[in-house]
Amino acid sequence: MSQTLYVVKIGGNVIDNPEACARFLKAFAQLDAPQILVHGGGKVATQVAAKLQIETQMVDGRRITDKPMLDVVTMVYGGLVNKNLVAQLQAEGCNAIGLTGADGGIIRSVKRPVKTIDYGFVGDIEAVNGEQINAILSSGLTPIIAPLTYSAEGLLLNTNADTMASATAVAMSEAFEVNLIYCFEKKGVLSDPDDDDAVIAKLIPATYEEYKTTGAINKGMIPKLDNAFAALNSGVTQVTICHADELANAVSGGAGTAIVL
Ligand SMILES: Nc1ncnc2c1ncn2[C@@H]1O[C@H](COP(=O)(O)OP(=O)(O)O)[C@@H](O)[C@H]1O
Ligand SMILES: CC(=O)N[C@@H](CCC(=O)OP(=O)(O)O)C(=O)O
Repeated sequence: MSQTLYVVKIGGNVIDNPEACARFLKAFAQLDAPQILVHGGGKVATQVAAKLQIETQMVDGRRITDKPMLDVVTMVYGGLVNKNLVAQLQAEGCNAIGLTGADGGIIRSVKRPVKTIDYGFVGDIEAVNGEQINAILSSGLTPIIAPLTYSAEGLLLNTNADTMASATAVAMSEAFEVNLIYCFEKKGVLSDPDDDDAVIAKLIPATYEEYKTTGAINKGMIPKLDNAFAALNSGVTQVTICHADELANAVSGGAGTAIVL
């Protein structure tokens, strides 16, 4: 059996909360196997854009990214958020290296074609260079990946962080038993969005469809779960959605929602 690799995604609401983020990073640094962190930061990007009087527009969980907004997300994800996470992880004894998808050519995408909606500079992932990521891991570094990718034409493109985590997990599953963990500010996928304790222990596709129909699962949770099921369908061993404070328990299936086929 191949070695375990943790691919962990941390969402923007936790990144925006310094105490919660620090607790999460401590637990991440202490994982007992090689690990990759994919981070979001949508909330911080929205706040910085507002300060610059740039309005945020989201469609189906994706940010409409015109040139001014691309400049904001490049600064926020590739700079402010990524480098602060790296610095904090260094203090926790984790030799983190901050990367966008463009660095080392690790994640290439194509600019989303304009259909009914023009998303602007948003990338749909085409290829993840698992060998390059493996080489980084083998040198003892822990990749901290920002939600930016590059195109064959040399564009930098804004890319959903949940999708980055799923695609990275799939690529790495050729060489590792990948355990993909989505960490956010709730205890898991909830059967009642108004009850923070109504955590679904195990979610299968049929139940997911039912909860979507009733509306109990909505908004940002839909693309997250689509990414989670896509990962399981393409070779990832284990997928969990959990509270950022529960990472240590979630790696062994002891917390959050287990996504199963
Ligand atoms: N059934 C549900 N259980 C938990 N969260 C849900 C559910 N339905 C919708 N959500 C929403 O999904 C959000 C998580 O998705 P998203 O906003 O993309 O977060 P992030 O990328 O920061 O992890 C939660 O903040 C919550 O508001
Ligand atoms: C294209 C697109 O929508 N990109 C996302 C990338 C950040 C992200 O996914 O952040 P969270 O995980 O914190 O939501 C955005 O700009 O909001």
